[in-house]
Amino acid sequence: MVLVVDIGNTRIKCAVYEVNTYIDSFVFEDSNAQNKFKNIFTTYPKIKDLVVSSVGKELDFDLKSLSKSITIHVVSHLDSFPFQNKYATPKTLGIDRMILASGATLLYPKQNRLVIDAGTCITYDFIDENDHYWGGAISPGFRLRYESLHQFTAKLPLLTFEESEIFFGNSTNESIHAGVVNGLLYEIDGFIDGFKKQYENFTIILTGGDTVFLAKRLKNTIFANSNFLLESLNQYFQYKIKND
Ligand SMILES: Nc1ncnc2c1ncn2[C@@H]1O[C@H](COP(=O)(O)OP(=O)(O)OP(=O)(O)O)[C@@H](O)[C@H]1O
Ligand SMILES: CC(C)(CO)[C@@H](O)C(=O)NCCC(=O)O
Ligand SMILES: [K+]
Repeated sequence: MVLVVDIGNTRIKCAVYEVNTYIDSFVFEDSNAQNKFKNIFTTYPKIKDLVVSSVGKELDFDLKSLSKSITIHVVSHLDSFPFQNKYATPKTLGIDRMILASGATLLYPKQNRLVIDAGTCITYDFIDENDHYWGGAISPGFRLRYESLHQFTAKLPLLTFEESEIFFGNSTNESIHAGVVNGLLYEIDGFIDGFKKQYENFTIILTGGDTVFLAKRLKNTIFANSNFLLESLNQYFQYKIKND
């Protein structure tokens, strides 16, 4: 049994797998991570391996201290991956993006693929049909957009995400929602349209905390899977076992 762990910039997400079978998942904040991990190991004493992808802060405790019987695998740039990395600065590429690209390569083999991860940041990752990874784009996610409008102006209130259908804002609040929500929808559809012009057929995978809402509102057809990063970590781990 394996516990895969995604330490993001906002939250920690984990899932338990028995080979290819999904068993359970958990989402929590950094601040109570230690207790959460302890509870997971108590509930699932059969967990033997922990696979960690981290772009977040360092945890303030040692994962090894939680259990002696667990092997910890922290994914790093030095590991081997199922794609060929064509990023000009491979050492600065986010481990989460490398895991997403691995998942896309292993689960949707030999096709042009675009992975969109809508979390704290929105990341776009393109892997071509020869399994070459090229990069893509990084932009602010919903929460960052709302927070920056508030933080860097004197007059704009801090709003939080709403499933707004407003096209044209007729008040301050409506204008902010219209700008943030439509802005992000146009951005994503715009990127997808741009890729479609260059590549005849390709697969689009959408994941991250805002998947469900975005999947409803995008005009393009996509595979929506909120847990794609966790599934990719599990796939990556199996790939690593086979290839080590
Ligand atoms: N309970 C929740 N807490 C925080 N964000 C949530 C929650 N439910 C949905 N979201 C949405 O998910 C987004 C965060 O996504 P996600 O959890 O994938 O990001 P993350 O933890 O920062 O990870 P990453 O750094 O990998 O993007 C937020 O923009 C928010 O709109
Ligand atoms: C872009 C984020 C923050 C998304 O989680 C992460 O992948 C990251 O810190 N990346 C480093 C920069 C890069 O990927 O080029
Ligand atoms: K993300």
